[in-house]
Amino acid sequence: MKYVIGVDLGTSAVKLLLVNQNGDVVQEVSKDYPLIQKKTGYSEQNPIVWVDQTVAGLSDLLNNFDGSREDIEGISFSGQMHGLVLLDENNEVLRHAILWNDTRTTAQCQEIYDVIGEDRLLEITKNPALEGFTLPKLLWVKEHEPEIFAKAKKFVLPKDYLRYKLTGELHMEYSDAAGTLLLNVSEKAWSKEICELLDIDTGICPILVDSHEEVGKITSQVAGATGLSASTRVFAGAADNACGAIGSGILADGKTLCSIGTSGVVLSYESSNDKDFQGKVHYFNHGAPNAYYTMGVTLAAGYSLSWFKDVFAKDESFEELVGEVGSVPAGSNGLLFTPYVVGERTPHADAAIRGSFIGMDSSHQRKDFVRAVMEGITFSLNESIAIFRENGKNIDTIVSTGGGAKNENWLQMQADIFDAKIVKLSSEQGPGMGAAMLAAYGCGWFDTLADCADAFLEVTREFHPNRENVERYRKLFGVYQDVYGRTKELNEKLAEFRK
Ligand SMILES: Nc1ncnc2c1ncn2[C@@H]1O[C@H](COP(=O)(O)OP(=O)(O)O)[C@@H](O)[C@H]1O
Ligand SMILES: O=C(CO)[C@@H](O)[C@H](O)COP(=O)(O)O
Repeated sequence: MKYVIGVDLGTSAVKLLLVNQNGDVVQEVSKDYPLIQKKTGYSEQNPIVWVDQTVAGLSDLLNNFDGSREDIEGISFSGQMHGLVLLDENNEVLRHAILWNDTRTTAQCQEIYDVIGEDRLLEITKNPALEGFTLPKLLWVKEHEPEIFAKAKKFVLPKDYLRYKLTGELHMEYSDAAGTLLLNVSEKAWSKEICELLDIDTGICPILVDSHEEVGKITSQVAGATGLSASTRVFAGAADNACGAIGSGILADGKTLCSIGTSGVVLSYESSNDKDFQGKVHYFNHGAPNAYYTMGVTLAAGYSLSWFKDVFAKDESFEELVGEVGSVPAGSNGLLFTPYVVGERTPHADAAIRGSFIGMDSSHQRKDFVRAVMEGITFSLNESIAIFRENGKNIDTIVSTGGGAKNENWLQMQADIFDAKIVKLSSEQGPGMGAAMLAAYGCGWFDTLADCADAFLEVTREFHPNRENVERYRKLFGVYQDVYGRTKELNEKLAEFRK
């Protein structure tokens, strides 16, 4: 039997899947790492820790593998998007990576609009200037850490750095490059115009490759440290959301994905590169050849629940925390939560907004709060679905993945709030599976990624909307949508009191 490995370099952990030629996940290993948050709005990680934890995870995986290591034919990667990793002339890391959920760059987003112009930026990159994207981070370092910027010879994204340390070869691929705000998305080329206007040397941009392209082999040093064979073929991989789409079979028009990980995402396949969503949702290159996807993002989806758990139930597991929500009626007995604990992206690109519990009542118990958090996250994702529907997309079936898909009450809640059928696959680890599928396709096991999806992916359950709850949630969604406008100014006044 032959195998491939999918590595998902997430925000909370790196997750490794060993997958056989039938698509069975025969081993899963996870190694976590912390966020470094020195100030409100800051979010960083040490790239060296990503590499160390991946090597440790691969070593565990190989230790428990009883086949021949040569049978592991390929490895590929899914990575948290947008994070800025700056490298010097020897490809050594110059500072901690500034992550996708770091929102310190509001001024740099304005600078991009002032210099490039909002319409021109949208024409080239298909996306607006958002704090989470890579270009504003690059400009922040240029302005605030000029001595570091002067030494920077290349920038890459998180999984590109990891892949470089495993192979010695430095590349970036299109699906992740699309989230930098430096790529001409439809031409699939770095934008000289944006670089020149913002005084960025185009030499800092790495060579671009396709997601399924073979970029090298495992170095002998990494082979020694992990037990992998040095003949293991390494494929470029894709952005975590592009990989999540591949790993959930979102490979044709009309297919939609909802992923609740640290962030939350609603994503829809696009075969064309010329639709106009006016920058209301992201528009990126897919990891599947010559395809695209549109996507709305909730910055703190699973993160809102993990924040609540850390503050109020530190010693409990997620299973214990969410265990009682099934006994709370839809609408959490009148308690409503907005998940803006680190600001928001879709539909409100607003780094200053913060979350609220509205309607607290002395009869509320902890389980009402937990359900309200889950509902608030899901309402936020429903805002992206509403934008897709307003733009003519038909959304009646949604594949749900990520840590949030582990809980069946949450899956039913998604069916009721989205008013769509929710499909659960045998593995909720879409991005890791997508990475493994890119390696399987790259190794030539299948003619297309869609053939691979047919062979590898299995639907285990479906959740259908409950009409009574759909109506309750339709009313509550209107109230939810009102909260942003009514709390915006209050939050701006509170900003000076934050850490
Ligand atoms: N059993 C569970 N029930 C509900 N939600 C869960 C459960 N386990 C994890 N989660 C949610 O999933 C999130 C982690 O999702 P994951 O896809 O692993 O994240 P990432 O890829 O961003 O690291 C947690 O923050 C939590 O909110
Ligand atoms: O910023 C985005 C997408 O634009 C995030 O989706 C990141 O890509 C991180 O994802 P997770 O760690 O939540 O999977």
